Amino acid sequence: MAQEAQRIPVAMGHIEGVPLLGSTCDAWDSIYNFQARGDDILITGFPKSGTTWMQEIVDLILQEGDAQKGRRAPTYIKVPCIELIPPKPRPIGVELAQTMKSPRVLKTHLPINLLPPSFWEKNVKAVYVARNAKDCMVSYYYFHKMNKMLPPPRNLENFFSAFLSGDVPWGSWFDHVIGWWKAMDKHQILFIFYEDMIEDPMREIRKVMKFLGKDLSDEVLENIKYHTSFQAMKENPMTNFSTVPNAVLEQTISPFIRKGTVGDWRNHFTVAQNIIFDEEYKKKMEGSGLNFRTEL
Ligand SMILES: Nc1ncnc2c1ncn2[C@@H]1O[C@H](COP(=O)(O)OS(=O)(=O)O)[C@@H](OP(=O)(O)O)[C@H]1O
Repeated sequence: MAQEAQRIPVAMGHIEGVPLLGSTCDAWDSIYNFQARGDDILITGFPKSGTTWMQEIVDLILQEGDAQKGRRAPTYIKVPCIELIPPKPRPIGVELAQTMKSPRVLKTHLPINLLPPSFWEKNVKAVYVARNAKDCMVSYYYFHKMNKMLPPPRNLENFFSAFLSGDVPWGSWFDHVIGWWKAMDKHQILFIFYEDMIEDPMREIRKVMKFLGKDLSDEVLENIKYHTSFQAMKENPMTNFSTVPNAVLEQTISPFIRKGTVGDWRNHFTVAQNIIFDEEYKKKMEGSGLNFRTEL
């Protein structure tokens, strides 16, 4: 509690009605005008959907399972988030991306209507990771507690309401998943569910491999599965964010690689909250054609 009380307030802003970090809004022109390349691979998803896990899977597919090469740099350097303005000395996303050799793997949490247009002009392949809203919300709550770049949450009850109304950084989970889901008609997007990755990682890794036009042996795929498992990523300093100072990510409050399960919301939601959530969910998701599993 004392640690959280000392936090410096975080400025927020809006772009086209979507709440984003103030630093992102200030740099918006350079972010929106970012120049994608035809062979970029974009990893996307609402925050806390398992995008870091996907980054490591995609990187290891490109490295043909060579875990040593996978450890060449922290995941946030290998795969920059284009809209992020991290605290110095970390380079800002768009600038880091410009210095990278092709093929680049890039990350964004932006809703589809805010994606820099050059990604579609260049017909870039995107892997969208979708996670059920209840677990996403719980994970995001803990992330707000430990990440000093985000506004500190008052309590879970308060965060619950903010999440449902889309008043959290990167906006509404509902708009995000529906927007990207519908865009699959027009663009090269592979939609992967976090719950499917937990259920059968090999099956999902294979889908990603095929989407990227690669052909790797079962042995290599097993190796990728092993090195991208929850435990391996939790222990690997290049994936567990231990390279980021405590002043930014306070992992004693909550580790970045936290729990990695389906259904943790059951340990947090009250019966009443669950009813409210389900009612709101039905209203917002009806007719979307999207089905999420909240337990396995
Ligand atoms: N390998 C592996 N297996 C299973 N789960 C994993 C893995 N790596 C990360 N995670 C979990 O993914 C959650 C973080 O999501 P993101 O990486 O999208 O977060 S971020 O928005 O980019 O900060 C966060 O979920 P929670 O544990 O529920 O908080 C991470 O623990």
